Amino acid sequence: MKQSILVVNCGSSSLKLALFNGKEEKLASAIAERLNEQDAFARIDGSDRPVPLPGSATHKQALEALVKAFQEWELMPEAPTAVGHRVVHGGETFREAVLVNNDVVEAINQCADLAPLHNPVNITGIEATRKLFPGTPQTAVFDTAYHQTLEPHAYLYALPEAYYRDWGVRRYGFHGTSHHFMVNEAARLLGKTPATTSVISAHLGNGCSITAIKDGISVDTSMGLTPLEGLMMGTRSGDIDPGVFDYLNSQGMTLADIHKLLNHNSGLLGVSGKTNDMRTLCELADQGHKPSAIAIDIFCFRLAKYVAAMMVSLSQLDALVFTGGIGENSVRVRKKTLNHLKLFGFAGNAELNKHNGSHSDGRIDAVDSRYPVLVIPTNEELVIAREAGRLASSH
Ligand SMILES: Nc1ncnc2c1ncn2[C@@H]1O[C@H](COP(=O)(O)OP(=O)(O)O)[C@@H](O)[C@H]1O
Ligand SMILES: CC(=O)OP(=O)(O)O
Ligand SMILES: [Mg+2]
Repeated sequence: MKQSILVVNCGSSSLKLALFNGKEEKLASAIAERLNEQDAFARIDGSDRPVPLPGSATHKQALEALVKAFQEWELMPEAPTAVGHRVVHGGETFREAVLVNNDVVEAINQCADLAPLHNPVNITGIEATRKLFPGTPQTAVFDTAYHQTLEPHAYLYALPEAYYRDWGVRRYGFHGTSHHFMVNEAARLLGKTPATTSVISAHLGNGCSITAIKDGISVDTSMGLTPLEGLMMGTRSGDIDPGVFDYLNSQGMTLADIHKLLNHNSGLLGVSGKTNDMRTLCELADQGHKPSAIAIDIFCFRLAKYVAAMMVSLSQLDALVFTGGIGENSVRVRKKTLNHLKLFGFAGNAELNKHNGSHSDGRIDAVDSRYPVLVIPTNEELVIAREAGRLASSH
């Protein structure tokens, strides 16, 4: 039977689908956005025609509509041979991808308190796909799994131990699928093996995180208990004085107000007052919009501080790696960030940077840079498809 692997990524308000064949070629992809809102919208990539959705479509309805469209457009004539799901929080339960069964769903549910925006919709995606394709093996791939190698000094917060023991308050880290892919790709580009490669991996998408990887293993990462900690992001504040909770509360804001502020109305969007889209921000800054320029400055300054912080976990550095929509495409962000890191010996090559490293095997460092600097496109969907294919064939 021909292999076809469906990858399902349920985000807090979006749903992304991708279909791969057994040769790791992407056959189709689709996205549904603004789910649970009146203007929910879905389309198959490469087509302008919207896929019809019921009003205020849920994740389940969007999944059903997109699968039906894949079938009607003959992109997926038969049931897939495997399904892979991105699951955001695996707590300490999952150190690697697993085949889904009822116990796994229950364990993912147990982690839902730690990721209330993500895990419940991840389960919805799993349940809906199990109904649509009852005979197909399903795999869960966790954002947190790759970071389970962190040691206590890196994952414990400076809190009384009971908070970790009783309630699981610790650093978990996210985007593990992408960071793991980065060290494998960096090793390949540098002609090394992953097990002897150490990199600092900056995943800069809408969510942003940075990871120190020593000899192929995650040893420190910027996101924490939740995906709010660390770098400045599209709409998330990243690190902030925890005293802000008391202070804003004393000004009349509720916990829910503060949650919304820090998760949805901060970061690039909050500072610029305009958008969370880095491309638009760069255009606005060029037109003289000061708050947009400041948003970019804060983003790069904080990113550089975190690159420096990640160095303390490493004994050698084979490359600093940029990935994610911003990391892969923003010449300005990479340039500004590297400029802050001169004292550490990082130096970019303007010409290579301008082409996103695409003419130079990803390299954008100057000849006198102490460390290589790489731009590597991430491919979380492909990694999820690989894991799903591997586990389904062992099924
Ligand atoms: N050419 C570009 N220049 C600057 N930023 C870009 C460019 N292309 C994409 N981006 C930025 O990448 C970000 C989205 O990253 P992406 O990895 O696609 O997000 P997600 O985390 O949702 O998958 C947005 O801020 C977008 O503006
Ligand atoms: C965990 C996380 O931040 O995910 P995303 O980048 O998809 O928002
Ligand atoms: Mg992405």
